[in-house]
Amino acid sequence: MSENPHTVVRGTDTVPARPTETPVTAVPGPVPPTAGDPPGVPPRARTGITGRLARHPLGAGSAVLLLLIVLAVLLAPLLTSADPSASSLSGAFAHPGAGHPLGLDSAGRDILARLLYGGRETLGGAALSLVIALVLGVPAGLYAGYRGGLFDAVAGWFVNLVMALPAMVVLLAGRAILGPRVWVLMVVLGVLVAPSFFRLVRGIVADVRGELYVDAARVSGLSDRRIVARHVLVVVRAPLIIQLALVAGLAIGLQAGLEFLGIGSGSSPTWGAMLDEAFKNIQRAPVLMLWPGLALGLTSGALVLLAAALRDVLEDRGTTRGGRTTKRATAPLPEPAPPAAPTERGALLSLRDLAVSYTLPDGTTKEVVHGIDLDLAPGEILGLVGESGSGKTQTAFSVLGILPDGGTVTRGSVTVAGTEIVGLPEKRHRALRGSVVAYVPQEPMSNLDPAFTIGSQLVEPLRTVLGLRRAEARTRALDLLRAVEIPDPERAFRAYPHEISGGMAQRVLIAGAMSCDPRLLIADEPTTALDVRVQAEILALLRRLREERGLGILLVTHNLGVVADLCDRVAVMSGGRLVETGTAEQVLHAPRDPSTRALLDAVLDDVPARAPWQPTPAAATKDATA
Ligand SMILES: Nc1ncnc2c1ncn2[C@@H]1O[C@H](COP(=O)(O)OP(=O)(O)OP(=O)(O)O)[C@@H](O)[C@H]1O
Repeated sequence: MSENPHTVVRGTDTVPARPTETPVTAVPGPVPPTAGDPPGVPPRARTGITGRLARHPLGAGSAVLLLLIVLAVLLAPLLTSADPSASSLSGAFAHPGAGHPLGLDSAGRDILARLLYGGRETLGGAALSLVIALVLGVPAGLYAGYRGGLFDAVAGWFVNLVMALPAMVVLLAGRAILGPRVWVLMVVLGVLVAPSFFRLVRGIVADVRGELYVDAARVSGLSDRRIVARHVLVVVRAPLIIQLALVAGLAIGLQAGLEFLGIGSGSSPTWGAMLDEAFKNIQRAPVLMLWPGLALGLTSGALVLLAAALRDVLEDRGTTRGGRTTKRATAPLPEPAPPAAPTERGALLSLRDLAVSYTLPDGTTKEVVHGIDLDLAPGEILGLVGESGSGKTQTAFSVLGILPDGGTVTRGSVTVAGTEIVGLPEKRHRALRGSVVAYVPQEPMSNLDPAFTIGSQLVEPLRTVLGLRRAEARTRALDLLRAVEIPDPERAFRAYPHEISGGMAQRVLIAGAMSCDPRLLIADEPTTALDVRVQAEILALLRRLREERGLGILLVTHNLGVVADLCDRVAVMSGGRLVETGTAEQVLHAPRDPSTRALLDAVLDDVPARAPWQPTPAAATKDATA
């Protein structure tokens, strides 16, 4: 809740006709309508991952090659009738010929049959390692990254320990203890590489957990499981796939290495064992190195290329193409919820002696909000103002129940529509968020998940919180977009966040906040990131929502111009305390507290505008000669 305390918006009661807010980016060129598009909806390019991979030359080539290798290995009995273990010493080192397309090895065994059957153990073993590593590493990484805490600390310690172990020594020890079976060694390898998956997933999830759009999803009432499935896994997906391909290559290489060193089982034909045998006869028949070498090289190379292609494909999430902008339609929002039963304190929101404290790393406690009393009636807009660090955000987050780690409400009471929030179990608090109290954050763009279209981000809470079916949720989301005056809602519904303007993103967030008919809206600097004209529109929109729906709004802001324009009452905070409350007129015209006067003094709107900068003659000459 910072930035631009001097921007003042006044006189927005009569908002001019909607200005030219940047429309959804239109990509020129006709795009044929896709099957399934409802009538009137602009056509859109819709291709899945497979389609995009098919158009990626390296991706398609490597995928086809891998597929052929896997198919050949699986269909070995159909491709060759030779027994991979049957030897005929008289035919040792025989050249390719009828019945033996690749010839015979040093023991007179069919090379093609050994390659095909050997691939089963090599690829199967690598797949087993991957499954073990995924099963152990990914869920643990997700949990540790998302939740942190003791599990994260213990898992981190354990992972460091496993990673410090020399893999080859552990594999040799595993072989000695568990026996020389390839599958057992691959299980051990899976355990050894699981920490790399853990670290990868944990790191990404810990980053994403702090993203504003994850907070926004939490505030909109989604459960942790839903947030992880929807917003977190999608971020992990691409790096995980790349890691998978790399680890598959590593597993194949390590297994071949063990066999090559003669440490494998030796009983079954694997590519590594073939390489070992060929190496022993390199002087006599160097060509024997070629086939297992080719199989290993092609498989590992294809895996790496496929990983790179998949990364490209997953990162390019497609584009939304649209046609003309249709006429703006403003629809009324759904019927407002019935008015709240009057609470004991007669308010929609009521804070009594609210104190918030943080536990610092050195173990001490720091109180940042020192016991404040505040009431907000239904249909009222209350401005919570104060200098930076005065405790506005902590107060708002206490109401939403989303104080950051280490922060707790240490004293007092917070009731929202009659429900005591302090000490409320998280599950019940989550049920209130979105449906009773909603939140509009300050940075609209950061609060939208870049991986999903606007429509899907609106539909999700409607389905999970209100239990609507997909089609109903879609209709409702479009109504909401219309209600917040988005031109061409259908197109915005299909757009990704990067394809809309900041003003439109803020409208989308307001639509999202209104989606479950809340009674209280907490708006955190909702206009800070917007230009003055769009600010005025957003304020007019909030005013309209209040008038139509009796919505109570707690507006957290630095901007006294916004307060003058929109708020009925103002509460001023300073140093974690409430220093002054009153009607907007009282507080702005006759401030009693010195910190309120300081805030008002900081407003520059009465200062004459500075003349545009002009280069001095000396500077102009210098520039010209430079
Ligand atoms: N995670 C934290 N750990 C410790 N102290 C914190 C933490 N977050 C905030 N604080 C402290 O709480 C106090 C109030 O912060 P808050 O974010 O509520 O201020 P604010 O009025 O919203 O400021 P701004 O308008 O700049 O966002 C500040 O002194 C800040 O240093």
